[in-house]
Amino acid sequence: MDIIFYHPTFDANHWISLLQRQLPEARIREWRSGDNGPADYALVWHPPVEMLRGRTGLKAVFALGAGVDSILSKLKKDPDLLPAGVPLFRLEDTGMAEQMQEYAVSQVLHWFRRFDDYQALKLQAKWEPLADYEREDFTIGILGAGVLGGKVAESLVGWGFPVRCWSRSHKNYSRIKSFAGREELSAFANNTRVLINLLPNTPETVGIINSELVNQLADNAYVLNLARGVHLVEDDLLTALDSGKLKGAMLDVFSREPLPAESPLWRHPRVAITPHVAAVTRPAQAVEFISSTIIQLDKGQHPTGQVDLQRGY
Ligand SMILES: NC(=O)C1=CN([C@@H]2O[C@H](COP(=O)(O)OP(=O)(O)OC[C@H]3O[C@@H](n4cnc5c(N)ncnc54)[C@H](OP(=O)(O)O)[C@@H]3O)[C@@H](O)[C@H]2O)C=CC1
Ligand SMILES: O=CC(=O)O
Repeated sequence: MDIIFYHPTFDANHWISLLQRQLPEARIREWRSGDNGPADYALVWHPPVEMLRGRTGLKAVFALGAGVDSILSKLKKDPDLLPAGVPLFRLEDTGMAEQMQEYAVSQVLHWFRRFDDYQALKLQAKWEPLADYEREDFTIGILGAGVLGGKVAESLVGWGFPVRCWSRSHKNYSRIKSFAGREELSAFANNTRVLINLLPNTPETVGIINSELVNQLADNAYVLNLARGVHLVEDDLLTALDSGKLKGAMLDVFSREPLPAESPLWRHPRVAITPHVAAVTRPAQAVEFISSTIIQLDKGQHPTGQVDLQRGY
C-alpha cells in the first residue's frame, strides 16, 4: 500500500515514522510537487490541487484536522481538488475532545467564580468580595453536539451546571437538554448564560452568532467561540458587549487569522483571545485513528469519520 503525506507546517518525517510503526507494510512518503507516483491513501491539510488531481486508485483522503471547511471551500472553487467518488475522512476526537473540555471548563469556571470581575477590581486596587453566582443561573448552551460538543457538554454536566445543546438532529444524552433545528434555536438560546460554539463551518452555520441570537441569551451572558471565526458576527459581538447584554467573550477563532493588529477585539477589556489553539492535532492519536481507519477500509468495513460532502461536515 502507498501513502502520501502533505502538510504545510507539520514535521513530515515525524508523522511518517509514526505511521510506519502502525502500518509496517506500507510505503509512505512525503508528497512534493511533481510526484505523480502511486497512492492508495493521502493524508493532507491545505493540499495543492496538483497533489490529488486526476489520481486514480486513491481509496481515501484523510484531512489532518477535525474541520474540513477549508478543503471543502477549495473544492467548490476547483472540483479537481479531490478525485470524484473518493471518500474524505476527518479526525474524530484524537485527543481534541479533552483539549476542548479543558478550555471550556476552565473558562466557564473563570466566569462562574467571577475572576473577570476580580481582575477588574484588582486593576483599581479594590478589595471587594462579590456575591457568588448560582449554578442554576448559569445554564450552558452548546451549539453543536457532535464529537467535540458532546464531550464538552458531558464535562460541564460533571461540574454541576445545567447544560443544553443544539444540533441538526435531537440527541439522547443523559442530563443534557437537546434542541434541534432552526425552529428550536430560540428556545435553546432563551436563558442560556454561556454560549459555547462547536459547530462546523457550513453555509447554514455562517454568522449564526449574531445580534438576533445574542439578544435572546440571558442578560450578562458570555460567548465562547471554539469552532470557526465566520460563525460569529464580530461587530454584533462588540455591540452586545458595549450595550452590557454580554458580559464577556473568549475567542479562539476569527474570520481573519492571524487576527489583524487593528482589530478592536484585541483592545476590548472584556474579550479574551487565544490564537486558534483550543484543540490541536496530536500526531500519535491522529495516526492511530487514521491507521485503524485504513485497516478497516482495506477489510471492506465502514469506519466512522467520513465527511458527508453534501452536508459539509
Ligand atoms: N478551535 C480549534 O482549535 C478547533 C476547532 N474545531 C471546530 O469544531 C468543529 C466541530 O467538530 P466536531 O465536534 O468534531 O464536529 P461534528 O461533525 O462531530 O459535530 C458537529 C455538530 O454540529 C451540528 N450541526 C452541523 N450543522 C448544523 C446545523 N446546520 N444546525 C444545527 N446543528 C448543526 C451537528 O448536528 P448533528 O449531530 O445533528 O449532525 C453536530 O452535532 C469543527 O468543524 C471545527 O470547525 C475543531 C477542532 C479544533
Ligand atoms: O481547527 C482545527 C481543526 O482541526 O479543525
